[in-house]
Amino acid sequence: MTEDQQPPKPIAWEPVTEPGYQDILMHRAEGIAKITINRPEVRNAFRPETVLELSDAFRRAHLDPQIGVIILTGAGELAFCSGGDQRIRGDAGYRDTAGAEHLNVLELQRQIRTLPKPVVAMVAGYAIGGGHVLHLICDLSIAAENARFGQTGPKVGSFDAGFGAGQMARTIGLKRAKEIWFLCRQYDAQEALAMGLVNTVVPLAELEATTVDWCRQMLRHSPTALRLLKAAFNADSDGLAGIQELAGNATGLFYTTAEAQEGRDAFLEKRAPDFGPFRRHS
Ligand SMILES: CC(C)(COP(=O)(O)OP(=O)(O)OC[C@H]1O[C@@H](n2cnc3c(N)ncnc32)[C@H](O)[C@@H]1OP(=O)(O)O)[C@@H](O)C(=O)NCCC(=O)NCCSC(=O)CCC(=O)c1ccccc1C(=O)O
Repeated sequence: MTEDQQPPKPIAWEPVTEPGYQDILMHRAEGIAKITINRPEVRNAFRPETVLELSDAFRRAHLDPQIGVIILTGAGELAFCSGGDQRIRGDAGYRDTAGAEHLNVLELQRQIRTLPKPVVAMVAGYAIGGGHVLHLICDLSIAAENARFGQTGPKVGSFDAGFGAGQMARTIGLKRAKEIWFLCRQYDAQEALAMGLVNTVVPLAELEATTVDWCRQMLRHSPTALRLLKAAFNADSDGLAGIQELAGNATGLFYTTAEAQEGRDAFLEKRAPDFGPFRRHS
């Protein structure tokens, strides 16, 4: 239910047909972009091309001034994402169609983490392995009652010791994060909720309506406040890169002031800048 207890209004998704993706779908409506991994035959496992397409779709949603919130999900009800496609795993990474081997989901993780708009994982079915890390890296996770979560790395000869370990420990605590990685068990949606791995659990039939409702609520809030908060949540753990992210936001805001514009205008008008009106003592 929405805040005023009315049933939520259905959303009319419009497909984004350019540039014509193979492995993903992109839709938009009401300021929300929905990006769907569309490989249900392998429980939405990703290959390098999937990751490149996801990255392109996120970049488009980032740059689109009409979009304020992004949903990441998987096609069908059985899986959000089952991680790297083990069928095309080579000896040094995941093979693209040209034969080069990649671990390119790491770049996508950084992109989602630093993208200055909220990203919501909408999880039905399995979120496993690298697919589990993808939901973890999203800002919020909304799970259907059939969702199942877990890492398999140590079972299948892989691990994500970057955000996959560190972000998980920050989210649910060190002991739980180590349990998930060391034991490779699966956890149902209620267990995930109890450990703070997801924000809420809803019946599968209500998953999209609830996710859209949460997105609509965020869209009513100040985009700049959300942007700065997201950067702030990263800043302490990201070191100088985190400070760069926060500072970049400060520079962007400064550019909107008359003080910064006086510097630009003076240069273009080939005169000395007059910053006198902008001095202050506190
Ligand atoms: C997800 C399951 C638990 C689902 O189980 P179930 O519902 O019973 O379905 P299945 O019958 O098992 O699967 C149906 C069908 O899908 C195929 N499939 C499932 N997952 C994958 C996969 N990941 N790759 C390829 N194919 C997959 C399965 O074989 C079936 O096909 P059929 O032809 O019908 O037989 C279960 O399927 C499962 O456990 N899947 C494997 C999960 C897994 O281990 N994933 C890999 C983890 S490692 C990883 O993701 C690392 C990649 C990574 O992100 C990374 C890490 C660190 C640095 C860099 C990187 C990077 O960039 O890649």
